[in-house]
Amino acid sequence: MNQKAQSVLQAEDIDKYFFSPVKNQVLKKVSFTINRGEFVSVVGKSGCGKSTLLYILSTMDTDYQGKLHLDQELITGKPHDYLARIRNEKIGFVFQFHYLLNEFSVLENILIPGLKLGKYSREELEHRAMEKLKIFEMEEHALKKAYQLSGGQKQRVAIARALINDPLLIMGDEPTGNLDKKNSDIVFNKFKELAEEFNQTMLIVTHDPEFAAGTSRIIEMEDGRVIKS
Ligand SMILES: Nc1ncnc2c1ncn2[C@@H]1O[C@H](COP(=O)(O)OP(=O)(O)OP(=O)(O)O)[C@@H](O)[C@H]1O
Repeated sequence: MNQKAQSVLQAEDIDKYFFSPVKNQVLKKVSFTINRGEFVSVVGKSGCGKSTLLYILSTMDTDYQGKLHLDQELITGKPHDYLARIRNEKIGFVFQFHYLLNEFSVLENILIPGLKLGKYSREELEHRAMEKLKIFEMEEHALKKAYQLSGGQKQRVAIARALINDPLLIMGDEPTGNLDKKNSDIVFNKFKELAEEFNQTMLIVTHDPEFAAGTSRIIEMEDGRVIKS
């Protein structure tokens, strides 16, 4: 397979401006390609543009200049409903806060993105959800309500939820940012396992140098630019 055939995400000369309170260019000609199976971290000082970039790469912010390809398809300029559909289908998200629905069971939480996409039956989704929970050693907690879990367990469930539709790409914004060292290590090791055993492509913004050092590639940003990738 050649380089192009493996490309999952390609950013080409991405510029982003904010106009309030004053005109401010926060991304400057950001370009890189993420290939299938890469476990990539994005690092840089607070305010350098990491979250802004992730928001664009995840197709949620369409107000930018440059070009974005997802799964080798040019997605820049596509309508919002189309982007919402391919986002559900191709991208799994893990955030700093787990955003689980506390009154719902672990299993129900994981099913939600699958039911939303509508590609699999409920029965098939339940089977898949249990498989994902197994990866995270959480299967015996499937029927607990989310509020009954510890912080680290919740984050493991949030990653399992991101996997329910077998996404092409997992994107994370500080997925260990709210965890203590012990739970950060557990969550990091799960990401590592996804990379090594399942060849899962991942792009994770992190402030944690130890997390970044364990990824297969580091993209370093400074003042809106990629200075190392
Ligand atoms: N909605 C907005 N309007 C105006 N400026 C914004 C907006 N969102 C972010 N910015 C500015 O864009 C720059 C980049 O912010 P961004 O949140 O992407 O940085 P970051 O690297 O993710 O920071 P952190 O590590 O602290 O999360 C900052 O100067 C920020 O103040």
